[in-house]
Formats: sequence, C-alpha cells, structure tokens
Amino acid sequence: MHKLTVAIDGPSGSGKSSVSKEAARRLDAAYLDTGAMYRAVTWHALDAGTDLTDADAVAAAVVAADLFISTDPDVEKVTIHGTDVTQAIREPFVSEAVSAVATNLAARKELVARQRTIIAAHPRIVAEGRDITTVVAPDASARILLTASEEARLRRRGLQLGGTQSAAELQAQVLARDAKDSTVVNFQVASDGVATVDSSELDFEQTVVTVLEAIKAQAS
Ligand SMILES: Nc1ncnc2c1ncn2[C@@H]1O[C@H](COP(=O)(O)OP(=O)(O)O)[C@@H](O)[C@H]1O
Ligand SMILES: Nc1ccn([C@H]2C[C@H](O)[C@@H](COP(=O)(O)OP(=O)(O)O)O2)c(=O)n1
Repeated sequence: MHKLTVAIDGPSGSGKSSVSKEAARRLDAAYLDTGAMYRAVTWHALDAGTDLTDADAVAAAVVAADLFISTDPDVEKVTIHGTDVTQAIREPFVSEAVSAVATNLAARKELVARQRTIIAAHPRIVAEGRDITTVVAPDASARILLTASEEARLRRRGLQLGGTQSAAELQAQVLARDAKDSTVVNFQVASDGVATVDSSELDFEQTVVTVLEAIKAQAS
C-alpha cells in the first residue's frame, strides 16, 4: 500500500471533521482530528481551574498534558489524564474557551510536535485542522482547504447541535472563534499548492467525492 499523508484545513463548520473522517475510511487511512487535541487540553485547563488568561500557565498545562486521541476513523475517543472527554470537548463551553489555547504560541508548538509524531507513525493518514497544510505537514502528499459560506457553516453547526443554540451563540462559537483563531494561523486563504474545495453548494457525499478527487489529482 502506498504511503499517503493528506492535510485538510478550513474554518469552523466547513465540514473538515466529517468529510476528512469519511475520506480516511475510503482511503483505508488513519484519521487525526487536531482540533480535538486543542479542545481536550482546553477542557482539562477549565476542569483544573487554570487561568486561561495566564499564557505561561496555559502553556505549562499543555506541555504536561497526558493526551490520547484515537486515529481510527471508526473509533472516536479522546482522553486526557485518563478521563474520557470524547463527548465533553464538543460542548459549547469548550468551543467558547478553546481560542485561549489555540492563540497561545507555546501551546501550539507543543501540539504541533505531537501531531507530527502521530502523522509520522502512520503510513496512511488524513489529518485535519487549521494549520496542517501550512505548518504541521506542508510536505503532505495532498493538501486541501475546505471552505463554505458563513451562512452554510452557521446552519450546519446549528443542526449539528440539535437546534439548542441561539443565533448569537452560534455566531460566538463559529464566526467570533474563527476571527480569534485567524490571528495566529491562516485558514481562510489557500497557500501555494493547496487546492480549495468550496462545499457551500455541495451536499456531504458530493463534498467527500470532490475532496477524494482533489487528493487523487495531487497524490498521483
Ligand atoms: N457538504 C456538506 N453539506 C451539508 N452538511 C455538511 C457538509 N459537510 C459537513 N456537513 C455537516 O456539517 C456539520 C459540521 O461539520 P464538521 O465536519 O463538524 O465541520 P468542522 O470540522 O469543519 O467544524 C456536521 O453535522 C456535518 O455532518
Ligand atoms: N490545527 C488546529 C486545529 C484546531 N485549532 C483550534 C481552532 C479551533 O477554535 C479549535 C477547535 O478546532 P475544531 O476543528 O474542533 O473546531 P471546529 O469543529 O472546526 O469548530 O482548535 C487550531 O488552532 N489548529
């Protein structure tokens, strides 16, 4: 089987996680959700009462984090210091706090190193996040920026959360978070050599097929 590293970036609600996971299944590859790593260390910092405005404390918590993430696309599992946080990290309170970790450069350095180690350990892997195409794996066999209109991204996140969130809450969790995160990483504009797939007008299956075609075009 040929070695394959696929890097996929994009803003919140663009479909990165669901589309990358399905692409990984069809490519018989592992799957790495790097956002789940940022979410897990944020969950732990909140749980431990770490002051998220204290950059040194946040960085120290990330360096010390005993973090496990499944890379099997059919097994969603994230643990931190032995606690299973697979579901908890998706809660809105984590989405609203995670940028404090994502904008901490020392925390990013630590997580990027761990992500590179995980990617190197898998001959075939699809990794997704915000800086995979540019920082974590710029030499990947295929690199894709998955985008969608703000309207589509807000609608999808609202549906995903079962209609529990108000429009203002969704704006905070999707658009305001992207605005904060994009102060440290570029995931709005494709870098040189990165293919853009706009999923605004595509359904899930069409998006998966388009992404697989883009991977094939670059990786062959
Ligand atoms: N092309 C698409 N059309 C419609 N819904 C989609 C599409 N891609 C993803 N979704 C749905 O939108 C929601 C958000 O997708 P997700 O993969 O979590 O995005 P991200 O990881 O970029 O935040 C999920 O419920 C997912 O099933
Ligand atoms: N490679 C990455 C992945 C995620 N992040 C940050 C940015 C996001 O606010 C959080 C959570 O990412 P996640 O992909 O789970 O977020 P969405 O599902 O797209 O809303 O982590 C990052 O800075 N770099």
